Amino acid sequence: MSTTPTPAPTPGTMLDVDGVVVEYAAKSRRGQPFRALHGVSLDIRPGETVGLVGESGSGKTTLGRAVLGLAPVAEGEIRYAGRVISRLSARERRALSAEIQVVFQDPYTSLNPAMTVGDILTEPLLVSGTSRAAAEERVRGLLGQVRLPADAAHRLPREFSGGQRQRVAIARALCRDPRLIVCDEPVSALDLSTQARVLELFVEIQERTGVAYLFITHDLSVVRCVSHRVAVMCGGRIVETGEATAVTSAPRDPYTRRLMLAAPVPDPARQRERREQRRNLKSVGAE
Ligand SMILES: Nc1ncnc2c1ncn2[C@@H]1O[C@H](COP(=O)(O)OP(=O)(O)OP(=O)(O)O)[C@@H](O)[C@H]1O
Repeated sequence: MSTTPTPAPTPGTMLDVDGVVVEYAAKSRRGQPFRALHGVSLDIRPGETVGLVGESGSGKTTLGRAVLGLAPVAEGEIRYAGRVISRLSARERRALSAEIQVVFQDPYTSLNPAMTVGDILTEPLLVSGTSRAAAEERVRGLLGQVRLPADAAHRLPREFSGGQRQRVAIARALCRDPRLIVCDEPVSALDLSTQARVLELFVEIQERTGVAYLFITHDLSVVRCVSHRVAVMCGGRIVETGEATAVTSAPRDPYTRRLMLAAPVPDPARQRERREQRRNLKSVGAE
């Protein structure tokens, strides 16, 4: 994939995750709560893409959910534009939803199957007080931005491919001009060529609007092509952060190195090289 992230983001922190602990309630009454995040810290600047990578179960989605106010923050805090947002009431959270949005992994379940694309996109605008005429005008603009035809507004989600549905989900996230979008594995349900086109769309949108992304993925080739910086998670902790090219080409942490070496590579010569590197890592005790 050849997509490259936009030029340097604006300096200054927009989102500040500071020592965040998330615990999920125990399933049984006598069981201990499960600590999914152990004091995680991370910042995102305006217009920046921070890629969040790590193995399954490392806590990536939990961190995204904490930013969205969907996972309980037991310790630490999350600040957005200088304001603590980790302990907001439901009403305050709704008010913030214009600025912080989400695109989920599965475009087959994240869109209401009974609503037309036009209704899916106008609903958040009407709820926030936009007039119907202005909302419909905005929807025409959004469909153009995500490269869907204007008549898409009259159709149901089931009439679209996975990639097109993900474009609808992106348009919905953009409705109210957010400053930050949490993208939770937004291309993993798509085939490779569709992935590349949807990733290009994310980058184009960022160039045009200056939106920032927290881009959650287990796929290192994806993270390399869209991120300015990368944070690597392991066991509920961030074990390495840095510029995307530095982390992906010369990782410092042994876990990040293992993650890079475990990533699939199509070229047989590179596969042999990787096997050799893995053997070397084992022999120096990093595995
Ligand atoms: N609602 C929940 N209740 C209890 N435990 C949970 C809950 N959600 C997640 N967990 C646990 O928290 C840990 C982190 O899960 P999380 O989904 O954040 O990881 P992840 O890195 O996003 O994984 P994946 O890449 O598979 O989505 C896992 O051990 C998971 O089982």
